[in-house]
Amino acid sequence: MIQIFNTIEEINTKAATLFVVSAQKAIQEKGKFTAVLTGGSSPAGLYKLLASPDYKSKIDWSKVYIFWGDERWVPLDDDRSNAKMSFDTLLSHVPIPQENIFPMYKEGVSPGAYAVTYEQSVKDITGPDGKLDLILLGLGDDGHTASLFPGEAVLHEQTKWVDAYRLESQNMHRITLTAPLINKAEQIIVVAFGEKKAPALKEVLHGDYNPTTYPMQLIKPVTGELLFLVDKSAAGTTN
Ligand SMILES: O=C(O)[C@H](O)[C@@H](O)[C@H](O)[C@H](O)COP(=O)(O)O
Repeated sequence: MIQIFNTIEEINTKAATLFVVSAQKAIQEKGKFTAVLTGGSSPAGLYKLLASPDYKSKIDWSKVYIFWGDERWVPLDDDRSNAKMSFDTLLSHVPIPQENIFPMYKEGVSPGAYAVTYEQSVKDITGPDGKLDLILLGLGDDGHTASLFPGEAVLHEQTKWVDAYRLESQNMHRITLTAPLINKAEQIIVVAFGEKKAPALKEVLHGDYNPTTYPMQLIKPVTGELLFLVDKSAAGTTN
């Protein structure tokens, strides 16, 4: 499903409200809430809103567990780090126990080895079914999501829940949740705004099924809900 908004602020308000509702429901039903944060630049405003008093006060952060959808394999203090962005805008501003936060990077470990460790961390928290409560995703201008980039072998991964590989186009290693794990989620929210997203979003939603070129098309929750929160520019309806 897609919801089109006039402004980024409206998108962030909707996404923050859905995050709070999902957290309250999961904590009430299971005593915990497992959330996956996305990187990139789009979610920064959402994370700052969640860290504001009106929203953060509505969540029992002691029962929240945070994972990432993907990461650039760079140190946690590197400005390219998705974890750094998330801490700077959200996680350093809410009372969440550090042991409940699972950065997708570890110094002195290979990305491939850490992918195995990370998968076990997900299993330890979610249980063997790997069902995460809420996954936030962004949409790359080229149609990628998380670190599921066009033409990469990881798009065809059906067994691993977490994988790592060298993304030659960016001269760096990436570590990412795979589509099979993402699609187990209860709720998946994609936040995308700006006219640069319009060509990819149009293909993802209305084009032929071509996930090798548009990896976002791999995201089809098995039992959960997929919601695109976009602005008119991204939806191509600015007229
Ligand atoms: O590591 C990353 O870059 C992100 O996880 C990536 O998947 C992001 O969500 C998209 O590239 C959109 O990025 P923007 O929000 O910056 O457009």
